[in-house]
Amino acid sequence: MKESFNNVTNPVISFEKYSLSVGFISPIRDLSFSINEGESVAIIGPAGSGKSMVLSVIAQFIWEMDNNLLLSSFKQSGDIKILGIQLSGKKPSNEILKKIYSQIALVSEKSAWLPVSIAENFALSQNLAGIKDVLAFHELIDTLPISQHNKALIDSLAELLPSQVELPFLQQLAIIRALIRKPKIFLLDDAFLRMDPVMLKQTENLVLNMSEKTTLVWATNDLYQASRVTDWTLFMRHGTIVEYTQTAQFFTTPSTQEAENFIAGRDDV
Ligand SMILES: Nc1ncnc2c1ncn2[C@@H]1O[C@H](COP(=O)(O)OP(=O)(O)OP(=O)(O)O)[C@@H](O)[C@H]1O
Repeated sequence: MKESFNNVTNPVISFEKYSLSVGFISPIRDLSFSINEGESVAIIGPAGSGKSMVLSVIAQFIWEMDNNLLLSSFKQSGDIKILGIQLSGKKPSNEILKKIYSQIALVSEKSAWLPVSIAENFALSQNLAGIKDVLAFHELIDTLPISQHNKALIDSLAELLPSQVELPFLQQLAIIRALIRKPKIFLLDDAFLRMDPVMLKQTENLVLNMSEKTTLVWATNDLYQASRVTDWTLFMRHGTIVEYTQTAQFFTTPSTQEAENFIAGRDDV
């Protein structure tokens, strides 16, 4: 969990009766919630409950899914406000999308890389983020709050192509690459795939240590992770919110039977 719990009410993400439908499917239904600046929130729920879709809406990546047949004709209703920008059902201007993309980072279970070396990917990412003093890969890694041993390990991957790096390391690199951009909102969608418990904790700590003011949203079904790193837990089912409570309370005394069943691994969620 983050060191200081943020009591200031300053929502950077708010959904008000927001729904998204694609033909007869409604991945998100009548969703109302808000997340304050600097908070760390888990979104959990059964497969297909809409966790990834919510993150795509927050990041406004839904407009980048144009080539995806299923999402080519989606409809939205209700209101969303992201970092003070009010969004309607229509596609925002390129200028607004650029503004949002520059302040939000999303790492999913399959991170995106260009077919050039890891070091070059990092340099390109800094260029795209408009960072003036682009640092070389080993200089960047040297600034990270991790052990010398880990720095050396990560540094040794610099000249490899992403396709040559094992998945857990690639995911760790994707998370570091996003953190370096200092996003205002950092979305992690099952981003820790196949990491062993040691690497998982190291990478979680890195995220927490480097995101003092960043708002963190973790879509995860790793309930231990959710209880370790978040202040609030939003439990979804069928595209809607079942429960949104403080994480400690959610895992000890959930207020719904559905949440209780989900935590206990009973299939009548
Ligand atoms: N590109 C798409 N076009 C249309 N519908 C989609 C698309 N991607 C997902 N969906 C639908 O949206 C709903 C929510 O899916 P989503 O991937 O957000 O769930 P999830 O909770 O993240 O699941 P998981 O835990 O398996 O990652 C599902 O019914 C899914 O079929």
